[in-house]
Amino acid sequence: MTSQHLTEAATSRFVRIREGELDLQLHYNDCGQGERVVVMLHGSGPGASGWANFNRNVAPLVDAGFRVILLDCPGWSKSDSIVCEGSRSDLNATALKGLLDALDIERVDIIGNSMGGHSAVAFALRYPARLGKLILMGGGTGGASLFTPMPTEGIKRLQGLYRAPTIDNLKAMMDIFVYDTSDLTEELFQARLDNMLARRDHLENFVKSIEANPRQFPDFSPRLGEITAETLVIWGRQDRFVPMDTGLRLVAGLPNAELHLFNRCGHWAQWEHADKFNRMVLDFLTH
Ligand SMILES: O=C(O)CCC(=O)/C=C/C=C(\O)C(=O)O
Repeated sequence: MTSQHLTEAATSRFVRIREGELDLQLHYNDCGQGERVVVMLHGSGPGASGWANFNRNVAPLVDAGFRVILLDCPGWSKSDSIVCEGSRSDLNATALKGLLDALDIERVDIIGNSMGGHSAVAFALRYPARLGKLILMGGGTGGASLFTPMPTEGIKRLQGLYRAPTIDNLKAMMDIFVYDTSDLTEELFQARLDNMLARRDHLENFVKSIEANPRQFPDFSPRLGEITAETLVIWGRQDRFVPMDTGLRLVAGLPNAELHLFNRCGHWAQWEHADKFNRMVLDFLTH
């Protein structure tokens, strides 16, 4: 498959996983046929999915010969819904392990966005032999910020949107999601709203989850030194969801990490600065 044939519908797949306490149907997109596999893990916003988060980033990797798998985490998009009362980072890591076993894939590189970054770090700690390189963007660990009161304004708007999924609340969240809002079209808002409203069970279960455990994403700082994978940390300087000093904490703790900070960039570096992001990712993965 070349990138010409990369549509959501053409790459959409389902799999049943039974892994640990999980017995779930998961949805994923399977793109390209390379031997080397890159998994992309999306963030936790309402209506997020692998395809919604990474649609600007798949084609360059497929054209470079990678197989790219976009996992919809449990509780998002077309995957089964779930109430998570413990660590969602670990739950997603377990789901990814189940997916890789079902697809008979031994080792992957992971690109994680926000919650996807937290989940990638959980995967690195639990299944180190299954991981090649790690790219963490706007996420990687929960925990407090030195400079920004928690929850951040972005997370407050995100949770408000889960509780009241209206177009006005969606726009209020997206308004501080990116640095430059001029690229946010009515079409994008509508697609995101449709995704959200298609699965009210996901919205309700997310609210039940944070009520049962407000700290869905644990602080992995004390364990970062255990991760030997080469890691590229990418952050937006104006990230109003997960503040950039979280990125500094990651590079302070991860022994093989480097950091790139995009200026004029919010929480979605892979989308706002897609061309440069894609070049950096390819360079990092191939050298
Ligand atoms: O609470 C956290 O630390 C993670 C927040 C998060 O994952 C937000 C992500 C939002 C998106 O990437 C999205 O909605 O697309």
